[in-house]
Amino acid sequence: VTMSWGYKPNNGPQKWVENFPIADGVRQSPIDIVPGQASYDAGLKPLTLKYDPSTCLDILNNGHSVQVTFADDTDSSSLTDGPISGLYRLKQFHFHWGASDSKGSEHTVAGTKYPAELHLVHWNTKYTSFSEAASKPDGLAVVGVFLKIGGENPNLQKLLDAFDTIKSKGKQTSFENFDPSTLLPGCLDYWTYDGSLTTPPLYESVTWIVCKEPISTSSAQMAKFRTLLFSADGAAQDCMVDNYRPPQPLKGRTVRASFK
Ligand SMILES: COc1ccc(/C(C)=C/C(=O)O)cc1
Ligand SMILES: [Zn+2]
Repeated sequence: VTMSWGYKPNNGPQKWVENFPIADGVRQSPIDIVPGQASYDAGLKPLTLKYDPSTCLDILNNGHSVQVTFADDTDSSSLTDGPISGLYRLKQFHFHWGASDSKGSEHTVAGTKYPAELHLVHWNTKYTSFSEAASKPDGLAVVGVFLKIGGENPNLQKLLDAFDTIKSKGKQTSFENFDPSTLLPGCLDYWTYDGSLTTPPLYESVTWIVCKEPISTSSAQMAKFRTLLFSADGAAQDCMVDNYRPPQPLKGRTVRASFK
């Protein structure tokens, strides 16, 4: 039976190019962000993130990450301004994390790995749907937020409390009235660059917006992420850890900073 992509030596990031040749493309993500090499752009606007908790639908273990999905049939949860033009609707958010607190983020900052990274995925409403937008060069805008070990995060805990019911691949449960803005840092300074999805199909369709300021999580909360499984019910238990793609070549791209 053919194995689908994953994060193990036999199906992981080093192998994705075999089925997804764009893995070696010119605008792949994530990247190592080197603050000293980013260009401050005074023309970059502050981010406008307006999220309506009533659009929150459910929480899912999709076999690669834990994902919270939103109703995107109206503009009520949206991203505008920042480096983008027009309005992008929130579709879902998910995380990437490590087997230990020493790794887990996809983007790195001057080589520094964070224990986890949150991705808030938005699609450009110049297109008719997320699926249509997902493959267009200006189709998606993903806000990345680093997690660092500090005090316990009570907003994150609301998600973690649902994990026991979605332990294995394919499990999903209703998850309502969650406000994703409670997972944003106080300061919304950001770096931005043109990139891609970080999982197959690796489409080069993402305007990346990576927040400089991390949010906090505790070591115990990180341990809770590691209780999730890549594997389905009944299969050998395979802990969901190290579900991150390492940094990819910059290939001449410029990283802009919204701050001095
Ligand atoms: C059309 O299929 C898709 C599959 C995955 C994704 C995302 C949003 C991947 C990622 O988060 O890296 C988009 C479309
Ligand atoms: Zn992601």
